[in-house]
Amino acid sequence: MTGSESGSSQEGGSEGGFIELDGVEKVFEVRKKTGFMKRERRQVRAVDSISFRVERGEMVGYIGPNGAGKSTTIKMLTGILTPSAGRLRVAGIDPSRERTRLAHRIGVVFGQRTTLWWDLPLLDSYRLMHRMYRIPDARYRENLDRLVELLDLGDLLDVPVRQLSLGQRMRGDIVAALLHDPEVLYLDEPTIGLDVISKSKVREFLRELNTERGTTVLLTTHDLQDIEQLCKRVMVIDHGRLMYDGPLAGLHEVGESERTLVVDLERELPPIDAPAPARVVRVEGPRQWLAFPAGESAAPLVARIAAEYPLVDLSVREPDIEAVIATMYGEQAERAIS
Ligand SMILES: Nc1ncnc2c1ncn2[C@@H]1O[C@H](COP(=O)(O)OP(=O)(O)OP(=O)(O)O)[C@@H](O)[C@H]1O
Repeated sequence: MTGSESGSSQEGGSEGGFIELDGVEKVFEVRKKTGFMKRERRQVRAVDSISFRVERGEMVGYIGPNGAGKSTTIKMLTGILTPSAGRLRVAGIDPSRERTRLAHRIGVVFGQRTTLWWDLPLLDSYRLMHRMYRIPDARYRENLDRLVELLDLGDLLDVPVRQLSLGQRMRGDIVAALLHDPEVLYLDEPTIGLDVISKSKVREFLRELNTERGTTVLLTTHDLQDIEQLCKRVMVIDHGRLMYDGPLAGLHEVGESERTLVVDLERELPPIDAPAPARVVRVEGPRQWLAFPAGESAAPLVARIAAEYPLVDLSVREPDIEAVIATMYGEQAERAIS
């Protein structure tokens, strides 16, 4: 880590939000080849005047489609990137000015990349972090024992990181991010590519971390179930702008999103006669897909189908976050035009 230890902020972060952004922007200058010798300069506004506050101990989802500006925000919150404009504070610290000081108070997990040493056994990576963060010996040992037990990594400590499965590696990364007892944890796609069991282990652990230790968590994900199971509050970003900040249920209403009931019948049948607004959107042999509003319970629809059709199995699929946001964005664009 680089950065200056000097110029400490006098703010403690106890007043106002624990994480505070006021009109934060990040503009990248990109040079695009437009001809044999020609290059055009272009500006990409990755984060566009974002303001929000996160209180100490909150667990907040930060979601949006690809290229929305999520990673750029997290990089600014860790101090890796400096905002082009606006004011940003984490625990009263300006991240880009005091990155090293902040590093002792935050943990970061990037789902798509590991912070562990690829060729070293897990335990050696942890030993290096022990020294890097100058964690007192007793605290290191206590945290390591607790985290390894909670995340079920006891048998894997001597295994080189490259030999771990994705789920094991992710749990290994979470331990690494928490060894120094950070007050805030940023998670960028922590469940990406994980199987159902690993996902639920990671979610259960995060819930405990937040409720029992009061760690503030900011979570970016494409998996709405991560948010549903973990976060009371969700923020949606698209094209660098904050488009929604509130409870997940409200997001469904704003986005008028739909859930899907997947029905397996005993045999191929004509499309199910479902009560509006539910409707069949796809039929493949004995399997039928019915869309219904995400804000409504599936129970009456399930009961009716079970009573009237020869049913083998059914399951409910949550709305695709990209679709929810696409609807929201479409509505915004329409409002802007009209
Ligand atoms: N270093 C950079 N230089 C130029 N443009 C960048 C840079 N980093 C990000 N961008 C651009 O900024 C925008 C936001 O990118 P960002 O990675 O923050 O999105 P994201 O929401 O994290 O997306 P994803 O879900 O795909 O990771 C994109 O248009 C991206 O191409």
